[in-house]
Parts: sequence; C-alpha cells; structure tokens
Amino acid sequence: MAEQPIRVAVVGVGNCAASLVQGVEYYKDAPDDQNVPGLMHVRFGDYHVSDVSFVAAFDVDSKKVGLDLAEAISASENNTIKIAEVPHTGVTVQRGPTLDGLGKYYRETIEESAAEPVDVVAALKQAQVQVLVCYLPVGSEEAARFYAQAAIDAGVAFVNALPVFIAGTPEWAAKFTEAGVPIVGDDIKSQIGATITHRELAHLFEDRGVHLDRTYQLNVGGNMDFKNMLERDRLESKKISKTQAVTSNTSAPLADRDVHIGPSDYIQWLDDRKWAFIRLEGRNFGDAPVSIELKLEVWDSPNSAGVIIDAIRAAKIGLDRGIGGPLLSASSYFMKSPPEQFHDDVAHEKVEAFIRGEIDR
Ligand SMILES: O=P([O-])([O-])O[C@@H]1[C@@H](O)[C@H](O)[C@@H](O)[C@H](O)[C@@H]1O
Repeated sequence: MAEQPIRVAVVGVGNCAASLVQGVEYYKDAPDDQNVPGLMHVRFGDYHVSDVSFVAAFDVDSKKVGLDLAEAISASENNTIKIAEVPHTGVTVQRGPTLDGLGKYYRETIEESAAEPVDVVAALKQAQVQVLVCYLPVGSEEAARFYAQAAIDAGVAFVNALPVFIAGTPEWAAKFTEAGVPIVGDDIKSQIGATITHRELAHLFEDRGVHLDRTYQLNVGGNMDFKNMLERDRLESKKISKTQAVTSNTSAPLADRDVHIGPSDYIQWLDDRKWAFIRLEGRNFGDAPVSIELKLEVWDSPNSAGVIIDAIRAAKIGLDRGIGGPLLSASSYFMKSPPEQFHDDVAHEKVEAFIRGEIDR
C-alpha cells in the first residue's frame, strides 16, 4: 500500500460506480508480483488497487441519497453483475444538484430526492477528496461542467467518464491548467468494449494495406444508460465521441454515409450486459472484397471500471507531481475522446512512460 490512500468521490452512483466500488474490494489483496486477470495494473506507479478509498458520493435518486455507499450501489435501477460483497463504507450518498442530469426516461423511472442539494465544493473540501470521478448520465452537459468547475474550485483532480467534452476543449483544458488541477477525459473507453475492438480492427485493416470502405457499430443493452439514450437528443455527444474514437484511427477519411456508430437500442432483459454488432467492409489485394462481422457480449460496467481504476491512479499521480490540465497519455489510452488521439499501442507506451516519470503528462 502507498503511505496514504487515494481519496476518491463519485458523482452518479449507477452501475459503473457499483462495479468500481466492488472491484476495489474484489482486488484488495491482488498480488503485486503477478499478472492478475481483469486488471491492466495491479500497481500503477506507487498505487495498488486497494489504495483507492471512497470518501464521498453524490446522486439525485431518492432511493440512493442518504444510504451508505455500500448499499446505494445495489439500490434503485442498478442491475450490474455482483462481483464482491462491499462492507459498510461510512460514506453517505449526498444529494447533488440535478441540473440537466435527468432526461425523460430517468424521470419516468426514478424518483428525484426531495432533499436540498448540498454545496458540492464544500463537500469535496470537507471530505478532503483528491480525485472526483464523473459518472453522470449521458447528455448531462450542464451538470458535468458544474462538477468540473467544482473540482477546479476544490483543487480536486477530475476523471470524466462521460461523453461531455471537457478535457478535449481548449477552454476547459486551460481552466484546469491554470488551476493546477489534472484532468483525465473524455468518455471512458472500456477494457474490451466496442470502441477498443472497433479501433483495433480499423487499425488492422490499415496496417495490412486494406482499404476500409464502410463500417458500422450497433450497441444494445438493458441498463439505465441505454434507456436514457432512447432520448435521441441526449446522445449527440456520445455518438460523436464513439464515432471519432474509431475514425481517428484510420488515415483515409470515411464519408459520413459510410460510418454508422452509436448506441442503438434498449433491451431490458439484457440488464447491464452490452452487445455490440460490428461490421467492417474493405478491399484488399486487387480490390478483392473483404469483411469482418462480429458480436461482442460483455457486462458493461465492470468493463468500464477496469479502466477507471487506472485513470484514477493516473490522476492522483498528476496531483502528486503538481501537473495541471489534461493528462495526455492517460486520456488517450483510457478515453474515447482525449485532447490528442494516438494508436492504442502508442498510448499504452506513453502511459508506462508517464508512470515512470519520463514524460510529464
Ligand atoms: O468502450 P465502449 O464499449 O465503446 O463504451 C462504453 C459504452 O458503450 C458503455 O455503454 C458505457 O457504460 C461505458 O462506460 C463505455 O462508454
């Protein structure tokens, strides 16, 4: 263990937070000296998984606000796979401001807490939070920026797991840089998710001299994320983020009509499983046609938590080293829409160099 734990807060106690909190319990005794299935790093720099300590949580759901975090992670509509029994944490879920956090389908499904929203900056300071993970629902543009600003005001590193463009915009990057606060963002790229799989295949076509003519990625799932995204207006930035995560990995541009990537439908009985249907069509030697069609089946939230667990530790290293602004290596390896896109193998090397202190961001 590091001398001091990493004091982490989460905003949005949904499935992704549930998997993260359970994962820290699940891997608390993971041996340092071996590869451990499910983890990219048992120890990330000085920090073991067990150094992640939850000290604050915010939500707006009446079935979660006021509960201990250990209970809230399985309350209300949360429906992810259980990977660990989490003991009482002593962290009570606080009522955050709602702003634009609840779309039509959330409002139809959950009851908003009647409690008065807390002062988030004061709550972050009070709990001495070091890293805030933003897990708000897709489409929470105003709320995500509110929490980003709160992180700046409280001097807390920010990990932006959702597709609201913050780290990737010059305006916000400058704000974090000026405040001396690190940010890792935007939009988490899952361990073996649709994005990484699709990116790798698009890259493979290119590497092997095959021209990619057209592609699609259709995603379905049964969690609140997918239900929320039935409201098409809320998923514009998600669609952009998922699309650019793939198209940025090919040098030959694809016409808009030749790329279709996005969340596609909500199938309730899938619960927190996500199925992705991916197709790539191209031409190889002599313009002969070639195509790949695959289906990915995965539990969505542990898949995301397996990456956030590293993003948190990268953010803490940024804080330890006094680096403000976007952490480019971690953002490009862990996120779909980082300020700078690199191929994943390059981004991976950059993260290892960052851990060793050879590059500063
Ligand atoms: O990496 P990927 O599988 O394309 O994308 C994932 C989404 O499809 C998923 O719904 C969400 O919960 C994850 O956090 C991540 O954004």
